[in-house]
Amino acid sequence: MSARIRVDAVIDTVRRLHEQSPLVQCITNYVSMDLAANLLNAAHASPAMVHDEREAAEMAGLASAVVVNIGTLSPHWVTGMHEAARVAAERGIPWVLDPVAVGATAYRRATANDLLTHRPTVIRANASEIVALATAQGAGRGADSTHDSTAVIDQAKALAATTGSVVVVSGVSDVVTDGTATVIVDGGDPRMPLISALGCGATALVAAAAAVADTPITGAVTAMAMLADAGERAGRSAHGPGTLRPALLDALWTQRPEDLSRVVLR
Ligand SMILES: Nc1ncnc2c1ncn2[C@@H]1O[C@H](COP(=O)(O)OP(=O)(O)OP(=O)(O)O)[C@@H](O)[C@H]1O
Ligand SMILES: Cc1ncsc1CCO
Ligand SMILES: [Mg+2]
Repeated sequence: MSARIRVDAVIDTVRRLHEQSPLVQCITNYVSMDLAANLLNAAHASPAMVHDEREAAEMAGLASAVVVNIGTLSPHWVTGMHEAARVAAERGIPWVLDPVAVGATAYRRATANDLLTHRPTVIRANASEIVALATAQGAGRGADSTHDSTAVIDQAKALAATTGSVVVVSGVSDVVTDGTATVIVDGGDPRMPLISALGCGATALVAAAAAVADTPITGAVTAMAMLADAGERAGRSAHGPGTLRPALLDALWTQRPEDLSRVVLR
């Protein structure tokens, strides 16, 4: 795919997102719930933060995409995660795994590995999390953890190859790969990582875009490009992470599909 075609596909995916307003079920952590729901609304999608084991599967039967984020884990939530991921996989709708701090504890490692059996459509994480997950999957080269997304492209590609998922590594530049094709999305604002759970919000946007895109990789690139463009525009008026957060929501809401032609894809 040439960069030109990719940009056209991205613009088309944003247009579909605005027209179709996909319902995105989010099983996501307490920190992220408010921001993820509002980012989805600002992107013209529709959020449903439904995680309980008694209703997670039923909700996944209604949704257009599912997010499973392990940020604030507990056993009942994990049951709901498995139920929702199973139903999403059965229905052939995209589901996106966010393995928050997967390298930190044994419980997180075990939960993330168990969830991989449902074959996530996309895995969205930061560089350290991708290295931890790739190593646990036997796809990494060791424990040489780094926080630079572009330095872990090999691990991201290997993880995509072993899981069959599209892998998104967020950072200064976002890396998106299906193991064969790799796209790098530049842009954003250096204060974005200071907004807690913005990465979790990015995961929710990836799910929304994947629900309407022709392919999961196009959906993932589109969501990261939307955030890169909105973050850059929001950054012009922001004084710090506090004012960047609402400015980012406004920038997403006012974003037109053709604005995505400004985003640099490599
Ligand atoms: N230095 C930077 N410059 C520009 N954009 C950035 C920078 N760092 C992160 N971003 C953007 O911020 C968003 C969140 O990515 P980040 O890597 O911080 O996620 P994360 O570590 O999973 O966050 P969290 O766990 O708090 O949800 C992404 O859209 C990413 O492109
Ligand atoms: C800070 C934090 N702790 C658990 S989840 C979360 C949100 C960022 O991933
Ligand atoms: Mg994260």
